[in-house]
Amino acid sequence: MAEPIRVVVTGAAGQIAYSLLYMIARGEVFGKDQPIVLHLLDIPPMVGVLEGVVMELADCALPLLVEVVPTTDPAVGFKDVSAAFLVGAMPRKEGMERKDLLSANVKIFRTQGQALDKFAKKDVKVLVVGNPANTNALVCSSYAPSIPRENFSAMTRLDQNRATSQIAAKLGVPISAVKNIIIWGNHSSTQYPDAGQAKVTANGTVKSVVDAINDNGYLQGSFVETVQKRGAAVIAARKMSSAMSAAKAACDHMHDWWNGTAPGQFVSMGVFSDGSYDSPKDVIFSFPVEIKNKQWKIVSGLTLSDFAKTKLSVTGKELQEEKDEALSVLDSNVSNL
Ligand SMILES: NC(=O)c1ccc[n+]([C@@H]2O[C@H](COP(=O)([O-])OP(=O)(O)OC[C@H]3O[C@@H](n4cnc5c(N)ncnc54)[C@H](O)[C@@H]3O)[C@@H](O)[C@H]2O)c1
Ligand SMILES: O=C(O)C[C@H](O)C(=O)O
Repeated sequence: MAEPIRVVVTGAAGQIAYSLLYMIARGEVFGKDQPIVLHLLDIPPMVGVLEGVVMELADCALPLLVEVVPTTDPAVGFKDVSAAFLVGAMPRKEGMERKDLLSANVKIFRTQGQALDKFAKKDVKVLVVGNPANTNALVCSSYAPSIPRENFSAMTRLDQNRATSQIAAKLGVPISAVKNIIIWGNHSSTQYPDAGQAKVTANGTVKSVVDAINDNGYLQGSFVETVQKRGAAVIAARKMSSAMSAAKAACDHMHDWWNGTAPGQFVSMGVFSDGSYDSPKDVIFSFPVEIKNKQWKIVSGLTLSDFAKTKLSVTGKELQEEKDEALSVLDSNVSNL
C-alpha cells in the first residue's frame, strides 16, 4: 500500500461535499490502492453538521480512509495537503447570476489562497468548485505565490458532462461513445459548449459529431443554450443548486489531473490563459487540455469557426470583467492578479 495522502474538502458540511467525500474516500479519484487522510473544513456555525458527516464517514467503514480531520481552522485544514477541493462558498439561489456571488465569495478565496500558500504541499493540486469558480481560482492563486499557478484550476467538467450527455442522448448512443466535447471560457451562462471537435463511435466507426448530428441549427442553438442554462434549470427544479452531478464532475476533474488523459482525448478545465485562441491572458479560462504526469497542456492547433470565435470572445470579455470586479472588491495591491 502507498503512503496516505492528505486531501482537503472545504464546505465539507454542505451538499456537494456530502456526495464528494464518499466518492473520494472510496478511491474513485486517487485510486483503489491510495490511502487517504480527509481534512474537512467548514465554518464554526456548521460544526454540529460536520460532526454528523464524520460519524457517517466512520459508519461507511471504508478501507482506504485512514483518518478524518474535521476543522474550522484553515491552518489545520490545509496542512500538508496534496489535493484541495475548494467547494465551500455561498451557492446561487433562484434568479441570481453566478457573478452576483462574486463579492461574498472572492474574500473566502483570498483567505484560502493565503492558507494554501502557508500550509499546503507546494505541489498541491487545487480544484475550485465554489462559484464564480474561474475568478475564485484566480484570486486563490494570486494569494498563494509560492505554489505554481498551473496548480490552480476551476471546474467546468460538470458543463462538459452535461454537454456530452445531451449529445449522446440526441444520437441515441451511450455516453462513452462521445469524446472531446469542449467547454470554452467561463463556468457561467456565457460559456461556449462546442461539439465542433467531438467524435462519436457508432457501429464500430468513428465519425465527427457535427456530421453525425447534421444539424447546425441545433448545435449552435438549443444545444448551447441547454448546457449554458442547465445549472439554473436544476436550481429551479430542486430549489438548490446541483450537488450529486457537481461532486461527480469534481471527481472526474481531479481523477484525470492525477492519472492523465487517454491518447487523443481531451477534457476541459479552467486554467490560466496564455492567450491561446485569442482569449484574454491571465484569467482562468476553460480550455481543452491533455494531461500527462499530472501536468495539463492546452490542446493547440484546433480550427475554430467564426461562430465559435464570437462565442469565445463573449465569454473572455466576461472573465476580464469579473477579474476587474474582483480586484475592486479585494481593494488591494495584489501584484500578480
Ligand atoms: N463549478 C461548478 O460546476 C459548480 C456546480 C455546483 C455548485 N457549485 C458551487 O459550489 C458551491 C457549494 O455548493 P453547495 O451546494 O455544496 O453549497 P452548500 O451551501 O450546501 O455548502 C456550502 C458549504 O460551504 C461552507 N462554507 C462557507 N464559507 C466557508 C469557508 N469560508 N470555509 C469553509 N467552508 C465554508 C458552508 O458553511 C456550507 O457548509 C457554491 O458556490 C455553488 O454555487 C459549483
Ligand atoms: O448554476 C449554479 O449556480 C450552480 C452550478 O454552478 C451549476 O452549474 O449547477
